[in-house]
Amino acid sequence: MRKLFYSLVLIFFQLIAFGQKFTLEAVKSYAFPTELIRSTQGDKIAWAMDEKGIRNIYVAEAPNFTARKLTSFKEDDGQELSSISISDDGKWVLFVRGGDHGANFDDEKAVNPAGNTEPQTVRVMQIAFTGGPIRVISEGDFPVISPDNKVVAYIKEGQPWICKLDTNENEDFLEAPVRLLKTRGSVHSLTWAPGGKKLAFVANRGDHSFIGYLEMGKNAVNWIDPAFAKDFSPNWSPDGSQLGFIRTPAEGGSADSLTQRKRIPWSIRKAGLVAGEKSTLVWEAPNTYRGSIPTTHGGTNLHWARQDRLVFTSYHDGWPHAYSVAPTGGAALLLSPGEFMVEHLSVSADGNSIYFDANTGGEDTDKDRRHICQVSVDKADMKVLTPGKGIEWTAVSVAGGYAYIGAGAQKAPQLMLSTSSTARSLTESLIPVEFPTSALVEPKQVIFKSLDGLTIHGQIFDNSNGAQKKPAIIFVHGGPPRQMLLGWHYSDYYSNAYALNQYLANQGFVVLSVNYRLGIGYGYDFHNPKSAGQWGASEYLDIKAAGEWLAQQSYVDPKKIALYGGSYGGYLTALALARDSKLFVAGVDIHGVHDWAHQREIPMELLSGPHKAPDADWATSLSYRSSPISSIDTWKSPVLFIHADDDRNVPFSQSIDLINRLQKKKVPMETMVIVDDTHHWMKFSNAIKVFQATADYLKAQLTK
Ligand SMILES: CSCC[C@H](NC=O)C(=O)N[C@@H](C)C(=O)O
Repeated sequence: MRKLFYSLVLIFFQLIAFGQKFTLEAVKSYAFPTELIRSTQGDKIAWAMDEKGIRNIYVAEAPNFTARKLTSFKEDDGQELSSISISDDGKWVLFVRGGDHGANFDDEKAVNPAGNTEPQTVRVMQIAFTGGPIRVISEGDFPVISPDNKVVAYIKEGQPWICKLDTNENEDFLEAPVRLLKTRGSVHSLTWAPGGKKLAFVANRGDHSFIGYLEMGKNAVNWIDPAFAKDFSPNWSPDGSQLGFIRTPAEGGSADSLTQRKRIPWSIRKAGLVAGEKSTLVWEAPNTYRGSIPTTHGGTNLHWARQDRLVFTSYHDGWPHAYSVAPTGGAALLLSPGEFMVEHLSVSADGNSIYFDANTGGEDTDKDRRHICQVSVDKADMKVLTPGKGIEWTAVSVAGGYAYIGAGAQKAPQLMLSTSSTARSLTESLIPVEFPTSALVEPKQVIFKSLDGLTIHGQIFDNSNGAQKKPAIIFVHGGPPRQMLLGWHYSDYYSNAYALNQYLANQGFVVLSVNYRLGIGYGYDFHNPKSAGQWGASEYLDIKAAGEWLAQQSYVDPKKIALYGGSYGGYLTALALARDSKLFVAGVDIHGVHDWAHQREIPMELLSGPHKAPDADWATSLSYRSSPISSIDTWKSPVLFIHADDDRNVPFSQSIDLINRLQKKKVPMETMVIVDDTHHWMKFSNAIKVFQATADYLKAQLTK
């Protein structure tokens, strides 16, 4: 009977799978976990889940860690969830709802893609870990709960505020929030000292920044060794007696070359709390290009993990690696030796080890994956915890093991828990039945040479046996410091792209996702190439090489190669159509950069006048020639432009300007405007609209 039952169940699900239509909605229907955090003790975890645009917080707790939906938001209204934290006593969960925290500017401003007559603001919210009503504490962002569980500090209008979390026994009402401080500049990086009586912060004053701390109940700021510098990343020592921080030079002095690479020296320092005390050097990065402050995820990732060890990330050996150093100084211990990058890093609850994800492991293809690793803070005993053909990221230590987000080529991103070396999914039940897991192709790693000989990695999506010639589409990621992987991606923006690439492959196209230079995962020199971006667009060589490589493949019709990309990928799509319309027969440019002069990358004062950079004229010329607008005379191929007009990464005007220029040239084009959404398609239905239009346009152009 049992066998009969299971075979009937199997037939049922096979019928579903067979009957499933592989639509864009279906392949985009996965529930996407982000913002995974643990309680201080590691007995509780919380995360955000985006289910077709409906974002909620989920929690789980030891010993079973059964996932439980904590909030009950019901609309696809574009309001992201961020800054999730759990009070040390496990009673409260704090979070922020709203904004677009991946933006380059106005990231704390409300977003309103739903077109509400009254936009929702960016607000700090509170809910009991056990569930219940949500208390909206205030408009604000970046909340941090005090270790004594009494108050939450947060930022509002660039200043620190504080609010009680709970009523005391002899009070009836919660007190209103109060501003802790009014100081010049804008405050960020609020950090409670152990014990909850002191709060450190960074006061950003433009060309310099200071670290200060407030003692609760006192009304004067204590500044930590103020210098002509940019000080940031305050980290309390576990005993609360000292502050560790990062120092880089303040901005100013004679203008450097605009087009040449720059060294940005940095050091780790520490200071006691005696008024006027000078800080002392803990560790200084080598004054080399690779020794410049790291720009990969989390930057220096400074943590005072244990009283006797600080951990941090540095790029100085050519790869972003984890290091540790004694607070008394001395040599830094390399914790993750090897030719790979350490990306997302967290400290274990006991402070004795760190977890991180890295593109390393036993497989040849690991360079294009991420796996969870663990290493002691004082010994280079690194272990790869999740080897294999999956993709895993953002691990946190929990009671009896660790939690992380795991995915594969087909397996949609899920919250995973590994205890006693067995891993299980906490969110598999949230994957809708229409999600076409078994119909997804396994992208294949391809490696080819660029036009100047540089080695380039890519992923080929192809659901055929290669017997016939098919039209091909190149996907160009944005960033540009990004790396596409051999499976679902840790960024929602690139999991969107992965879903679209799977859909295009299912529609019968060969899709090549190309990891061009300027990207991460392949070392410092690949990430910081010469003459790239607005200073020569050398990365375009890799896009053209990808097109020419595809054209030589037996399974590709060389007359039917198109491309698409978003943001920086939109920029390179436009550059390809402008410069090589013979190779690229069509394209979709999603919120791309088209005129570097209007991307607000270089202060105007460096281009002329007394502060003019030594190579300003050369830079201006190079920047123009690296912009698609300079090559529109040779732009012949049809293009679809898509842009949202509340874009806070690439101004909407970048598309207006190029569209107007191309219309004068009568270049065949279609356009799509998304009102009041941002660079990150905060509203799910807008993402579906954009990706369906992209797929339909490419299909129309490649099958006519
Ligand atoms: C330097 S041009 C801006 C491109 C943009 N980068 C940051 O805003 C971009 O590509 N954004 C997304 C797609 C990304 O960061 O990956």
